Amino acid sequence: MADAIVVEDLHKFYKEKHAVCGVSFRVAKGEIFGIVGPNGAGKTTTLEILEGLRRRDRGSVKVLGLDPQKQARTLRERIGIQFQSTSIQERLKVREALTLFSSLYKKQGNVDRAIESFDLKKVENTYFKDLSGGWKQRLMLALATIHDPELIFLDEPSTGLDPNARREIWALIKQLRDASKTIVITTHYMEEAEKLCDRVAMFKGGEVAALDTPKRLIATSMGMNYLSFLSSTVDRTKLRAIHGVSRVECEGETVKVYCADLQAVSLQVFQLAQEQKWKIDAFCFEMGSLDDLFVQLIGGGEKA
Ligand SMILES: Nc1ncnc2c1ncn2[C@@H]1O[C@H](COP(=O)(O)OP(=O)(O)OP(=O)(O)O)[C@@H](O)[C@H]1O
Repeated sequence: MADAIVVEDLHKFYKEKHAVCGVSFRVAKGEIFGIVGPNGAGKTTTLEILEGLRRRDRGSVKVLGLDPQKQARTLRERIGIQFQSTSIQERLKVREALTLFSSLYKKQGNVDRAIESFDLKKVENTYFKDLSGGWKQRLMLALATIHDPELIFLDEPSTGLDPNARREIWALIKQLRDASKTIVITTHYMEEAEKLCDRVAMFKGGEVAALDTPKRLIATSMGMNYLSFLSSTVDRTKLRAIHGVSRVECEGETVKVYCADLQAVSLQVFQLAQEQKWKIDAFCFEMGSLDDLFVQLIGGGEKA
């Protein structure tokens, strides 16, 4: 599949501050690509450079085959940017906001289609200020996509929403992906990245610390997966000595053996149990979550 975005060795300085330090990644057409990371990791700066809103200092960036720095106007017609809800006038009605935004593009948007796709009919004559958080975010998505863009940038689309409204927004984002749109999304919610994104880049201190599908990130990260079983007879020191085991936790009868290679380590645990005559029950494999990986990778937060 062709790439919608190609970023190579991107750098950005704010005076002395090296905010983006040699970032490279590609986003395939039609995927939902997540960017996560702690505050100050360089996510917004990178996004703004891709959107043509900020100049880069070094590196190359192609978005839909265009250079956002030199071809920002052409690019603007083909990308959708979700702005913060604070940028909408309070006394604008939903339909009015859609009509206003659709007039900003050469290719005029279809307001009726947007109202239908985002299920906004029952609030079309409601003032923006009277909408709940979920409806506001729904409208912000509709506004970002009113001109039927190929690529959509969403900055924390579900922040502050309750779990139900968040799931509704996820469904709408998936609907956009199913309509062959490419979506780049920043989020602080690991569950969102895990459930929604095809691939995730974890930013740390202006660099990409990890990039892969959520499943592979979890599966290949060292020491996050574990074997769990019940036993009152195991010797923790002997378990810890098994090659490939990074940590052993015992709480009551529950034993957790952390390791990267679940298959190899479980074989050794069974052999040891046989030799030592340990009784073990309820044996199972447990995978870590993206949340665990985030804490493990990001740990220290912003680079000084
Ligand atoms: N206009 C600016 N002038 C000076 N420094 C800036 C500017 N914008 C961002 N920075 C600094 O650059 C670094 C990266 O900021 P950026 O906003 O890109 O991070 P972020 O990952 O988006 O953070 P957050 O999750 O808080 O939005 C931070 O140290 C920030 O303080």
